[in-house]
Amino acid sequence: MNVIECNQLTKTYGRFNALINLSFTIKENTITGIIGRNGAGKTTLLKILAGFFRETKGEVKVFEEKPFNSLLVSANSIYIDEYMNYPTSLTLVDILHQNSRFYEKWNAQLANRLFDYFSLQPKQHYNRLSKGQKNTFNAIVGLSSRCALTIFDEPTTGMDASVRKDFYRALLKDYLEHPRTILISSHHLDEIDDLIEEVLLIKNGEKHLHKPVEELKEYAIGVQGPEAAITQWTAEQQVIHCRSLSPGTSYAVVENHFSAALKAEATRMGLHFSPVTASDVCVYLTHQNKGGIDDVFNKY
Ligand SMILES: Nc1ncnc2c1ncn2[C@@H]1O[C@H](COP(=O)(O)OP(=O)(O)OP(=O)(O)O)[C@@H](O)[C@H]1O
Repeated sequence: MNVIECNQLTKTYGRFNALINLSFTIKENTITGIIGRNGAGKTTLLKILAGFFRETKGEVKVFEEKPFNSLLVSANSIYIDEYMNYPTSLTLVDILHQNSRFYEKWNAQLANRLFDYFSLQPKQHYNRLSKGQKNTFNAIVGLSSRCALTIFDEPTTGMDASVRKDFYRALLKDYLEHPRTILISSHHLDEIDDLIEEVLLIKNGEKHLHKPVEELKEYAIGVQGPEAAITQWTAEQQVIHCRSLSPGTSYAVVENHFSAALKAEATRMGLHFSPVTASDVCVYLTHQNKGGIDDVFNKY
């Protein structure tokens, strides 16, 4: 069953198109990474799915309903980001209690265990926590809600490396025992590529690709060697990235669907192949054609 169905979904802010004709579906009980650069439209999409924003055009269905103003969607989904708005008078333990009243599948035991593990103090107030502590607390709320649709928008902002690792491990362990549909937005696919099953890559408001992460790991291959040989060999290929490594030596990343004969030809030409991570593929595919940061300084 599809939990999410988007068909030609468009969202405009004034005259600006933040999302353009997005069409995709997300199956029940999967973990999907929503990947894209700053301003790509990840938060806009996730807030539409959570029912916070109304779409401008196209169709969006969550649990077969339009999410905006839907009680069904709000009772069965949770949206977690770094700007959670809790009443300042409530302590952390009060907030957990209030959440337990709202979310039918809330698991208090999990909430309490994670709360202790991450050394949060019951009487603390949310607005006095550090950025990393706030996001750790938010993550606990997101996990403990066990909502059928759980949305984490950049959940690890401000968390130190070990808390990030623990959070992703906790998420995976709880998901395996209690499968649900989870969306996680991130700029860093490398951090979550062991966790997610699918990648939805957004570039400038448009869907760039939606694939199983295992396919993305095989999507491209790196090839390195003399510049002239690289230019000749890649002429017929889909090149997604190319750079000079040193004078006379180049590195190119090409889509991984060429014949064995062509691969043998490359070896004869003195070219060497290397794997390209799914994360690097996303970086190359979403690169803006503006040269590199060095070019900014070269003008002076
Ligand atoms: N309320 C708004 N009014 C006008 N433009 C907006 C508004 N919210 C977002 N935008 C614009 O829409 C685009 C997408 O923003 P969005 O926050 O969805 O991106 P994002 O992929 O989540 O970015 P980041 O990774 O930086 O959080 C951006 O260009 C942003 O400036």
